[in-house]
Amino acid sequence: MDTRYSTGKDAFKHMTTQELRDEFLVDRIFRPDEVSGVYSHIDRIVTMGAMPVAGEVDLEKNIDAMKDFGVEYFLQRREIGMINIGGDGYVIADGKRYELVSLDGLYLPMGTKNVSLGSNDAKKPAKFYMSSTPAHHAFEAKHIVFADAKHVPAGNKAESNERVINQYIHPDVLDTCQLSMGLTQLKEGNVWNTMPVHTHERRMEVYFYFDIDAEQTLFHFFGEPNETRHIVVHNEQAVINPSWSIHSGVGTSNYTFIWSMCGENRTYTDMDHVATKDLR
Ligand SMILES: O=C(O)C(=O)C[C@H](O)C(=O)CO
Ligand SMILES: [Zn+2]
Repeated sequence: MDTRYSTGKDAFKHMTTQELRDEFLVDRIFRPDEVSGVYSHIDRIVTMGAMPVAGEVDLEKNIDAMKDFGVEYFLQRREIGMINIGGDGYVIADGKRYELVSLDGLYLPMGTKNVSLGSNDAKKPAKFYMSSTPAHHAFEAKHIVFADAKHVPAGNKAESNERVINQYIHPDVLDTCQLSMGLTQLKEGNVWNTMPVHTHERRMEVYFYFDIDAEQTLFHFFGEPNETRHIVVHNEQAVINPSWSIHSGVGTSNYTFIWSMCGENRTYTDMDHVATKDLR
């Protein structure tokens, strides 16, 4: 398990580009027949990716539950959400099979013991992007098909940020202990997300960017609103954002991203908005 121990506001201001990347960038998320994992000490969110090709992969393939988490099995005291951004696939959780076509999501509660993930076609493998957070209660497992997410239009063409915020793991869709998760799609010709920016000291957030062409890139802005920094992001990379940090990106073309949040509450609108004129 790749562990990130978190950085305070003051140290953040002095970090080099490489130090920022080492601490906050999550890359190599999808590798054939592997399960990747980055354990952040910011609210103890675990960012994971699985791409089954030759056969099924076990969620715990690269996890030592006792050493990494002090428990008998990974989800003994955790919940997990996932969205499949690849070809059609499936998840078997404690014997129950869920078919996840592209952009379907799945929530599995605390107490789920055995989880394996598979692709329907090795030539078009599924890619399961996953976020896991500490939990204290076993809510219902739920397969969230794309159509059942809450679709919230946002932005406009004039500000180059016309997009749809698809809320999958959200209080209006299902109950969880603390995990929230969704997928935001930018319309063609639009490049900005989450501008005007916000922070939410009550929750941290991970942004995972995909659908970025190989020739294109994205600048993700983070840090305190009056002292921003950036990370250059390529396709299928994520950025861990501390709760005191803004999180916003601009691409050299349009793209899609998955946001995952955890912390004190699940109130999506609990945000501290920052006027664009106040950014530094
Ligand atoms: O496009 C957006 O704006 C977002 O997707 C915002 C995120 O959902 C977010 O930052 C929620 O706190
Ligand atoms: Zn946010």
